[in-house]
Amino acid sequence: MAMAYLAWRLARRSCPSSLQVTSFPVVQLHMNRTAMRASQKDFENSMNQVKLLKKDPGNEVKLKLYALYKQATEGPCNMPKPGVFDLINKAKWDAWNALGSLPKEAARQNYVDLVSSLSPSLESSSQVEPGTDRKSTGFETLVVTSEDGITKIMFNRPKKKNAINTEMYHEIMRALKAASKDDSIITVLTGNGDYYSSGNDLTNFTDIPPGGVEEKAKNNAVLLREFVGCFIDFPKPLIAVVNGPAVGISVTLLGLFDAVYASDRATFHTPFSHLGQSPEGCSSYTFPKIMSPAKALRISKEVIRKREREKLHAVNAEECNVLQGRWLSDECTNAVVNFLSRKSKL
Ligand SMILES: CCCCC/C=C/CC(=O)SCCNC(=O)CCNC(=O)[C@H](O)C(C)(C)COP(=O)(O)OP(=O)(O)OC[C@H]1O[C@@H](n2cnc3c(N)ncnc32)[C@H](O)[C@@H]1OP(=O)(O)O
Repeated sequence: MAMAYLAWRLARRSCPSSLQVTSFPVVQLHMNRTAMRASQKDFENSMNQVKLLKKDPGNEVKLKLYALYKQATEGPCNMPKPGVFDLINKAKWDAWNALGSLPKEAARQNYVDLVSSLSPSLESSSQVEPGTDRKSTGFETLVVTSEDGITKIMFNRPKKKNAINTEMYHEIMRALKAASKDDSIITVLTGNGDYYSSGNDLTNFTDIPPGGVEEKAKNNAVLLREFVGCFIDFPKPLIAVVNGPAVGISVTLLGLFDAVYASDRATFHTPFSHLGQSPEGCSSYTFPKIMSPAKALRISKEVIRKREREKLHAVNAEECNVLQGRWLSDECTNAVVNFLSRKSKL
């Protein structure tokens, strides 16, 4: 959440065009936590995490943790130096004293970084169980939390690279609708695990209803149109924190966001032709147009979006019509079958 908050603060200050690295306003965000300030809450969470460590991290690390904790809470070493035979206290004193005049905030950050490096699984589990965050339940494919005026919608199918299946399309729409009415100021979308999202779950094409593939294509087009419509109409500033690779619809949608922050692990891939498909998510309109400035307070967003809304809905409808045909094409069918039978990847 600290990352999302930083993203929002950066977006509010300014969004220099020199930082925009693709056609939509992406800001390269290095996720190395040393670049950020750990809050008191992050620090407290890390202290709790230390207690949960399953493996003894060893004396060297324990001394480092001790020293950083003392520095973060009391400042530079203020204890008299223990005698040489008081081995344990002498080792502790040495470790603390070695931090010199390191500021408390830096010590706090280093403590948090050290704890998260001890067990990567702690980091991800703390994302999914954010402690005191207000957490919405009732989602199978998302983790939705609200804290400090920010609602965070996190894609949560990490084993499937956060591919968006039918259930997830519906849950994202539901989460967006709730976020538009809750007391948060901004909404952040991000992914759990190594991927932001691998895009449409290609198994969405396999569950054929009694009406056959035509009915399936039509149903998908209706769902897609409604889904993209929710992004067009979303009233509050919408921020993407792209934590890893993004594919297909998870990329094309970004043109409807107000700011996109990319970690150094993020990549963007739109395999339209590889899959025998055509653009969606209004990208045929937003990508060439290049998004206007990323600063988007709610009121100015309304003014900007008012002029665009009708056009965007028309683009969305047209894209869905064309796609409905593409999904029945040999190219698309073969691409999906190839992926599902593991003959091809991106
Ligand atoms: C309502 C319908 C609307 C449709 C709107 C249209 C949208 C357009 C698009 O979004 S097009 C983009 C579609 N996505 C892709 O083509 C990506 C396909 N996936 C891959 O190429 C690879 O999985 C990868 C490059 C993303 C990751 O490769 P890696 O080798 O690192 O990992 P695995 O392939 O082993 O993946 C792990 C498991 O996740 C499953 N998976 C990943 N992505 C998808 C996906 N998009 N659809 C379905 N399943 C996906 C993968 O099958 C593995 O599952 P398994 O462990 O059970 O084998």
